[in-house]
Amino acid sequence: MSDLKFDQILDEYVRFCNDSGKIDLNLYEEYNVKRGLRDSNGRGVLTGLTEVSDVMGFSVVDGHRVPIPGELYFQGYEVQQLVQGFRNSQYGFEETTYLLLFGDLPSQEQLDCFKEVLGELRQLPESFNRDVIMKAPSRDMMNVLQKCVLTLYTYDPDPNNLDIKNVLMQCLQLIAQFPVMAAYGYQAYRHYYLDKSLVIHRPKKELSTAENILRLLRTDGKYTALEAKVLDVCLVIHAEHGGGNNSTFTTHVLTSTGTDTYSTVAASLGSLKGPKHGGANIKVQQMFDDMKMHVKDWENEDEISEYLQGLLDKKGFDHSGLIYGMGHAVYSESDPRAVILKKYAKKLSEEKGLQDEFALYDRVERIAAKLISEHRRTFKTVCANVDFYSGFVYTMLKLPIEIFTPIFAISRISGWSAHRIEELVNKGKIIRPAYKFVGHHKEYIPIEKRDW
Ligand SMILES: CC(=O)SCCNC(=O)CCNC(=O)[C@H](O)C(C)(C)COP(=O)(O)OP(=O)(O)OC[C@H]1O[C@@H](n2cnc3c(N)ncnc32)[C@H](O)[C@@H]1OP(=O)(O)O
Ligand SMILES: O=C([O-])CC(=O)C(=O)O
Repeated sequence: MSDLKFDQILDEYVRFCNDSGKIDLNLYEEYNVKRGLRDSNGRGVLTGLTEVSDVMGFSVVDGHRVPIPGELYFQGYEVQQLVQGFRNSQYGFEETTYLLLFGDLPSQEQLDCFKEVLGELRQLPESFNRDVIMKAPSRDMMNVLQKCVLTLYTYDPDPNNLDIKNVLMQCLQLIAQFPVMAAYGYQAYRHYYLDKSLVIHRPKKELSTAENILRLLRTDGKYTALEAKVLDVCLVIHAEHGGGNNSTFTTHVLTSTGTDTYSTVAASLGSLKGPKHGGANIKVQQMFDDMKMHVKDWENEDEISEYLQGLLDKKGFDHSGLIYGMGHAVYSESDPRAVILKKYAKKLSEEKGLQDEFALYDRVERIAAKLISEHRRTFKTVCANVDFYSGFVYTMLKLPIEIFTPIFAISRISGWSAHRIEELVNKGKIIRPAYKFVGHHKEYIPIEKRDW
């Protein structure tokens, strides 16, 4: 079959898909379908209970939901207090991971022991880098992580065993090894696709997760204490976000079938990669690059508004109609993580002489919130989410864009692990929502009688 013929056939198949898969939007209302598992106010349908974290965007006053500045609690501890409490430590992420997995903050002795455990598990299996990561390098580091996670299944002598001890061990190993797999994947990409020298440093047991990321990514392996501290804060705030966010819910969905840890984590990675979820941090960076090409005067709010309105009208950038880094399913007034990141972005931009760029982000945040509310007539205010400032912070830490979403994953694997274990401990029921059939039942027609 010629390429042209093949292409025409595919076009015909696409027409069939589009025509047969089109569902009348009115039917969702008619059958009271909770589209996107949300009620008519956009609130998530209650599908589970968790003690791991609490995500609050509203409070209830006299029976009415009232928007509040967003709050986030990990095992009961408010996230801004955690970040503040970790201010003199470079191991905030390790403390957070311990907290999420085991329910409370570690004592100094428990933390020292936990750091040692992660240090022991950090090294990849013998020849894994050569045989798996270097062998088929990818342009996408989330794809690298998925591939590595699925391959680790074959290295595990007991991959399907769901005993908590076994699953915990698998989770700890993944938590310890994600930074190494992502960094080596990036180094392979840099070498094979960008024609740069291949740089492979070994992780160091005594270093924190943040320090190891910086060491493994940088050619000279060097970083400052401030850089490691800022990255550690980023890891802390991305670590967990309730059971309902798409990638953690994916963890619950897969775990509820009784499948293995590697299948579960690979699926969650696939979810997090999406541009409406963790992948938004890359999109924000690309959107700002595009904006800088189109907006000549960064102080001209009319020019910025015009560019952003173009995005909402699907005329600019990726034509999705979205302003990335804005909006959230739960938060309306503010995302506490974006508030924290904004402070770091401001501080770093002052140190690096990038105040103009920070001011542009600040303006876009304000104008975009207003435009989205007007454009979509949403019932709630729209705010910057965690992905809005993170890429700007990473860029100031000289981290490459390819590694932005993997950093989210390196952190969120802790939350996924806590939810997987919680689901297993509680022997949850298989997750199985319903879909209403709105097609037509048909009589079988023999092929010689089909006249279409
Ligand atoms: C780690 C994270 O996952 S944080 C989120 C990262 N994602 C992004 O930044 C992508 C841009 N943002 C979005 O796509 C959305 O805000 C989401 C996916 C985060 C949340 O979506 P929802 O829960 O549907 O938000 P909400 O109910 O407040 O939205 C109401 C309306 O406003 C629209 N809207 C919300 N945010 C945006 C945005 N950033 N740009 C354009 N329109 C938006 C929604 O599409 C929806 O329109 P519709 O009724 O025509 O479908
Ligand atoms: O809660 C959500 O829907 C998305 C989010 O912010 C996260 O997972 O961090």
